Amino acid sequence: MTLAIKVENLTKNYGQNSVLNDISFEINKGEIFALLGTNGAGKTTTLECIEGLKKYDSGKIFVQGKFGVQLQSASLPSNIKAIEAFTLFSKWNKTVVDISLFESLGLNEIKNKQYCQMSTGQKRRLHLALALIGNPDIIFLDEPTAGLDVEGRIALHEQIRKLKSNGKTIILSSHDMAEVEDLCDKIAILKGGKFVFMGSPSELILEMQSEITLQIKTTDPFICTNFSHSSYLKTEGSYHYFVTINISDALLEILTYLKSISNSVLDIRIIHQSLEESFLTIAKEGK
Ligand SMILES: Nc1ncnc2c1ncn2[C@@H]1O[C@H](COP(=O)(O)OP(=O)(O)OP(=O)(O)O)[C@@H](O)[C@H]1O
Repeated sequence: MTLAIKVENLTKNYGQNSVLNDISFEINKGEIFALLGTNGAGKTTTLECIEGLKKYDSGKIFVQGKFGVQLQSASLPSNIKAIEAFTLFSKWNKTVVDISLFESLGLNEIKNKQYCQMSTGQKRRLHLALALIGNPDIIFLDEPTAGLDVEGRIALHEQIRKLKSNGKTIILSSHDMAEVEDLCDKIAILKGGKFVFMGSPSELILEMQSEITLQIKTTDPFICTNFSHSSYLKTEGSYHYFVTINISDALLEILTYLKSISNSVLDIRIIHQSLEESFLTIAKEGK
């Protein structure tokens, strides 16, 4: 594994407000890494320290390769045309205007459209094109698909996957857990200036598997109570819900009871926490 980014003991305070408190992490080349956290957790600050846009109080940051940064919306003049922005940024980057990159993101059809007339999806595609000028090794994306419709989201995800398959390293911040689950190899969750989780999306789900919901459908209604291995949650129609930390013991106990009262089971579902629920549990409440 080749390292693309290494952050060691990064600390950043805004006056008395300690935003990043001695955080360390590594991102490998070719990885899609998501930085998560609730509003104000310090995601942008972390990214801006790595990008060299913000000074930090202590720590070390190592970046291997050239990087491109996706701009925030409203960061371009409202009357600039797509092709003008692309040409201007290419000149700033001292690189030739790569029209094939412009075309590959479907921007040719809007090349003469002014920025203020573009849809959110068109703006995002333009921002991605600007970030990719000069063929960077590491790409920073800030909520890349926020505000996009399903089609726009799928198209942009495809572009991001293509970048990964070309060996690019991608760091993104997102509030969309479906997107994170779909795209990312590794996620880090910031809370109170520290990481409260670092690992793959499936490791997060696994880590938060302490509580599992059992959904049991029966032929006849029955009076639900707490069992010794599960707690009764609710009943909706013929579905009864129990919460447990031990699936096998809880199921054995409930099924034995149902058999004893001659109530038949029609369906059983084991419901794990989604990534979104796991994220909320860890980012808001802590483990
Ligand atoms: N220039 C600044 N001066 C003082 N405080 C700041 C400054 N920039 C950010 N902060 C504070 O630092 C904290 C972290 O902000 P940051 O923008 O990094 O969070 P974030 O995780 O990116 O949030 P969001 O999801 O809302 O974009 C917040 O409490 C914010 O108010």
